[in-house]
Amino acid sequence: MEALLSVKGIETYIDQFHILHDIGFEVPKGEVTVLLGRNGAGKTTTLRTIMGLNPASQGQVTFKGEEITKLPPYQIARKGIGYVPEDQGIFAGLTVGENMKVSMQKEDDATLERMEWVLELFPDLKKFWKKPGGQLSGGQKQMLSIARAYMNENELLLIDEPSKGLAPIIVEKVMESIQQMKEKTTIVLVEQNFMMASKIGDRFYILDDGQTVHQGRMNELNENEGLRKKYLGIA
Ligand SMILES: Nc1ncnc2c1ncn2[C@@H]1O[C@H](COP(=O)(O)OP(=O)(O)OP(=O)(O)O)[C@@H](O)[C@H]1O
Repeated sequence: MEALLSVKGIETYIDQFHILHDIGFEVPKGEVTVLLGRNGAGKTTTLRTIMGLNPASQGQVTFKGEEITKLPPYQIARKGIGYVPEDQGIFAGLTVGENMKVSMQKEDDATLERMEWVLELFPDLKKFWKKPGGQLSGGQKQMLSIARAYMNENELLLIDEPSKGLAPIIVEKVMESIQQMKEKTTIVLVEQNFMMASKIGDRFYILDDGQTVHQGRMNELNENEGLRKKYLGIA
């Protein structure tokens, strides 16, 4: 089966620093692929390279069989890839509703339907519709950031560490919502919280020092304490 997204032989530099070395992985349609690895392993840079924000100097990123490696970020987004960055990218001065609307690529029935669905999923966003984004809690910001990416007709979502800085109970909620989204969209998830990653991930890739060093089905990693200790520092 052809992967929805395929990343091959990626080399990425940020200024003079060579950050990614021969990164490669495949994202099958309908699954959650988790990128794991210690701080600084290159997970965020990998997502930014896919989005064209830190373009690769070598290698290929292919989405639905089409090479997108050299496209600018806005064109990559229009191909159907949504990005939820680690810093959430919310407009602090705009209300929740305005944040949602400003990210809509279309205002057709399908988009409005997806917005309804996502507001059911995150009732807080409905409740605080008129509140400025800057006044939301960390968890609410995370939900807004995910909701925005979902509203467009994206076939793939790249979600960077949605659990970062959130209280465990909110992490549960965010993860539950991602689990529901999984039924509608393919997801690449960067996640340090291994418990959560292992619950919702189907497949994993471990990054270490800018390289992909291991891959497999999530249950294989659940059963492999040695691998978890070596690359993730957890038992
Ligand atoms: N703007 C930058 N300039 C120079 N080096 C950078 C820059 N951004 C990231 N790096 C370096 O690239 C490497 C990979 O960083 P990246 O943020 O992709 O890792 P990560 O696996 O997502 O880590 P974390 O979990 O800490 O976010 C790190 O060594 C980091 O210091």
